[in-house]
Amino acid sequence: TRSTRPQRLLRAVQKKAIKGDPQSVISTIDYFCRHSEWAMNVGDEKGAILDSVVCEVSPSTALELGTYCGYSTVRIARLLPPGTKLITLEFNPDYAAVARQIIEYSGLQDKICLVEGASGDLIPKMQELFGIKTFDFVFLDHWKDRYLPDTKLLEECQLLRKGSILLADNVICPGTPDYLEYVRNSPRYESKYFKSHLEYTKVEDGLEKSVFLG
Ligand SMILES: CCCNc1ncnc2c1ncn2[C@@H]1O[C@H](/C=C/CNC(=O)c2cc(-c3ccc(F)cc3)cc(O)c2O)[C@H](C)[C@H]1O
Ligand SMILES: [Mg+2]
Repeated sequence: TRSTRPQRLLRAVQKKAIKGDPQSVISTIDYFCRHSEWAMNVGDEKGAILDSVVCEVSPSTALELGTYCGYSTVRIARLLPPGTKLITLEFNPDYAAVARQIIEYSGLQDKICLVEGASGDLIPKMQELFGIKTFDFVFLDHWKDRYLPDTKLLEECQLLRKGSILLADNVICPGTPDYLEYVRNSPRYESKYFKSHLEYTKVEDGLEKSVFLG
């Protein structure tokens, strides 16, 4: 049967990127998505905003919801200080398999823990599985109608502390209206919109950065 787009993206990385060089993996994926096949990675323009927030927060504990091919996983992990872990959740085994190979190719496997499963099942197990008390940073990039329920679940599981940062992709396109309304109107969050564009296009999109106030 015909290969999938993630498999073709992985093949491009294995063919063109420098093994052990995260930046070359990132650039190869961006080139592939611009010139061969569009894919729903956060991309280079929004990726630069992601980078700046990760550097500013310099998290000791970080969570990503929705690994997909691992593009943002590599982007985040390459900026983490030694000894810190990025936990990334992916419930589709085929995407998880591609992401594992892209993460391995980048050489960042020691900073990343990819867990196969649904966020709704795994978030309540973060303490028992990883000894995580709270997350300093959460990147939301999975199904858009799951951003709000998973944010409420993170609150209920006491996985957010005063100052925890949530960064959400696609708040305009495809859009996450219920999530935006919540973080922008809840007294428990201080929210800020970073205007940008849908990856590899001129369509407006952006990232919403929300600080949990406790
Ligand atoms: C119940 C499960 C929830 N828990 C879950 N737990 C674990 N993993 C989960 C969960 N829910 C989903 N996932 C995984 O995360 C990934 C899903 C990612 C979804 N991303 C988009 O839909 C999107 C679309 C566009 C877009 C824009 C314009 C267009 F024209 C077309 C597309 C752009 C973008 O930047 C986008 O991120 C992956 C495919 C999927 O298996
Ligand atoms: Mg996205």
